[in-house]
Amino acid sequence: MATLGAPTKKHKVTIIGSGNWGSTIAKIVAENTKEHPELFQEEVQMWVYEEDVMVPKDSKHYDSSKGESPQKLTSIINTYHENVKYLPNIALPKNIVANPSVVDAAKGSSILVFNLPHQFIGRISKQLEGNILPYARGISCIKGVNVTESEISLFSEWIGEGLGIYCGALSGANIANEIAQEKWCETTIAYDPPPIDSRVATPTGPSPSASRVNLTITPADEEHRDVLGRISKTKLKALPSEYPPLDHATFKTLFYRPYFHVRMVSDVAGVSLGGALKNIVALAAGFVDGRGWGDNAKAAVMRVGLLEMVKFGKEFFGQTVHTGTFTEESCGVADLITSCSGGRNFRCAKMAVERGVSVDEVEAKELNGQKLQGTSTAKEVNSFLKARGLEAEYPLFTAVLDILEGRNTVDDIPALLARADDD
Ligand SMILES: NC(=O)c1ccc[n+]([C@@H]2O[C@H](COP(=O)([O-])OP(=O)(O)OC[C@H]3O[C@@H](n4cnc5c(N)ncnc54)[C@H](O)[C@@H]3O)[C@@H](O)[C@H]2O)c1
Ligand SMILES: O=P(O)(O)OC[C@H](O)CO
Repeated sequence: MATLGAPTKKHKVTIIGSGNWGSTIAKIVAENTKEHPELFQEEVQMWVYEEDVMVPKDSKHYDSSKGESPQKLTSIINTYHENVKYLPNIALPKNIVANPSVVDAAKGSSILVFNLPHQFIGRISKQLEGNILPYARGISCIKGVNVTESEISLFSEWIGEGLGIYCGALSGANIANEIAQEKWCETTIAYDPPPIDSRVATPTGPSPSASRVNLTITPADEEHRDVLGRISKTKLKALPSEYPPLDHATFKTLFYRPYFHVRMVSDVAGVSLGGALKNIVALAAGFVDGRGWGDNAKAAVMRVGLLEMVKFGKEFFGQTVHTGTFTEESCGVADLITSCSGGRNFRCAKMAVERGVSVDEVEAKELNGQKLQGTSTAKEVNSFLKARGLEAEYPLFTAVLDILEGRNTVDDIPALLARADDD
């Protein structure tokens, strides 16, 4: 019998996204919801962008009697417990349920884990507006930033503001295929919700939401202004007391595995920016490696890249960003190292230089539907810097876009970075 005041409800968890990383995180979470019935409902819903998929001939699930007929990806996942397209040859826990409706998957969930390529989050988030528990909490595993010429925001902020909830961030040196095989690594989770009845984090770009409260700005609201002068209009709703608390301990329990170690921090901006900006640097590392310049050149672009990542964080997210998040945590320097060693951005940029074709062509040919984040992030960050006349202050970020768009070549990198050293 439950004792007075003890939680009587369990958290339902939904994973929004089912790509290479989305499916891996679903595996981790589903293993933990099964192991911790005192906190979580065992079943984990996973929203799948529905598509018709052929089971590959070399898959153990290939059925020659079905021949070449494609099947729905949700049906394949729910039948074989494997995402044969985005995470092949990895057994998924049976308590993961693939669902093609994001609204249905998220219904009644108190924990929403956002894990999809950043170019798709806008449309999905829109569908969720007004259709989630008002006291839900989110974790964004998305590595990218939301940029317009006038604004920059973190996806954790943007999701939180759009849906009227608080959203933290998970990021680290985390190549999905290695983790899916249960090879040990670390990650960083930032979770720092403001007090109840306070504004949610910092506000974001133009994400109109039914759950926003129309507030008149008072002098007290000025305290909620962030470094870009934005004021949040969302108030955080309290989690009903029937649930176990949603704090660092609960989130650590949800994500920690013996092969996936978790450090909890509070610097949401630092964690999110590390994951987004390292993708630009990984392209540069791939460029110089593809050119055959070896490890010293790669280390040089990583050094400059790390400096630009910290500078960008400090310049546009001010006091909220800790330099130590970049230099001491998995989401910072460790992710930079792994991404510049074996990440998709690095590998595709390297192949593009070796073959003399564009990175986009390599992505389309080699990744079987997986998406690079570095090419779009390089463009988005550049448009934000250009609008402020700051391109020259970020020579590596700028060089990467100029190489992608053909205005410079890899051979120009040393001179472009040397010019910055002279300033
Ligand atoms: N893969 C990794 O090793 C890894 C590791 C850590 C973080 N991340 C980050 O996690 C996020 C998700 O990456 P991923 O590897 O799971 O994705 P992915 O690269 O495997 O992308 C494919 C996913 O995009 C979906 N998709 C395709 N078209 C779509 C559309 N029109 N609308 C909505 N969805 C569509 C597909 O269904 C599939 O789920 C990214 O921000 C990435 O940087 C990836
Ligand atoms: O394969 P990438 O380049 O998208 O990088 C994957 C992860 O972000 C590495 O931590």
